[in-house]
Amino acid sequence: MLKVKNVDVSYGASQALYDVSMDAEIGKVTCVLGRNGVGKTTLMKALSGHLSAGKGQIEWMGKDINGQAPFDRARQGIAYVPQGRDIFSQLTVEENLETAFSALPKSQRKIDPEIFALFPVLQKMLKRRGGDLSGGQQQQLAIARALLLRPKMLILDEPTEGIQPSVIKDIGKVIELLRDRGEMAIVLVEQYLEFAAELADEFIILERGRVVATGSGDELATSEQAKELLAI
Ligand SMILES: Nc1ncnc2c1ncn2[C@@H]1O[C@H](COP(=O)(O)OP(=O)(O)OP(=O)(O)O)[C@@H](O)[C@H]1O
Repeated sequence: MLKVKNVDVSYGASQALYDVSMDAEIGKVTCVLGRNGVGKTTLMKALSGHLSAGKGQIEWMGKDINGQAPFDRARQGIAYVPQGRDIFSQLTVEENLETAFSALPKSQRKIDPEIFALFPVLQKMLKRRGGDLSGGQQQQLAIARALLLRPKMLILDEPTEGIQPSVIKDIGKVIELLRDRGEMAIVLVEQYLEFAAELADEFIILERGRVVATGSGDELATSEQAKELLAI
């Protein structure tokens, strides 16, 4: 279980997060919502270890992990799919998947066929270069690579950004399936209220670096405050 407590994060002298708290539980989707530039990605980087919190605690499975490097957090089951996907365009799909192996013990360094059950398109495109895939396929590849780490927490930063509706639906189905298995916590950053409301068990909304609303997924769909804060 993730417990973020009263976290501040700054870029040099410029503070991006103020006193942010949130939880994420195994078997649940926790959505982080907010408009452009409110601090969603900054918060995800603080969870993944790409940024450190200047104040507050980030507890994972009862241990404060603030200050630990991304690689160490990956070994503790935290997988991060950054916004913009970050796949290697010159490597094939297969090679991209294999880049996850460096964080795995030798015995686990194989591509679980289950990955292709979740993302059949990747099996068809194994020998294609990452850069030749569509945006939606690249997003699926990035999620598949994260899943090879057998995460206990999967952090997805705006997986629907710039992606066609049919692939958004596919990604939504995979998120639901992963949640229902009850083996990982999913933290989902979103700007689209509809997509988030369908998937969220819990949500937080950020505004100018602060948490300004929290609640359950059911509340999100009908929340006037959420509509207002997301300017819908
Ligand atoms: N590397 C950086 N250096 C300095 N300031 C930054 C840096 N990255 C982000 N910021 C600032 O921190 C604030 C939060 O940005 P962040 O990217 O976390 O927002 P976001 O909610 O993820 O936005 P988006 O939806 O556009 O990705 C913004 O004011 C942004 O300008």
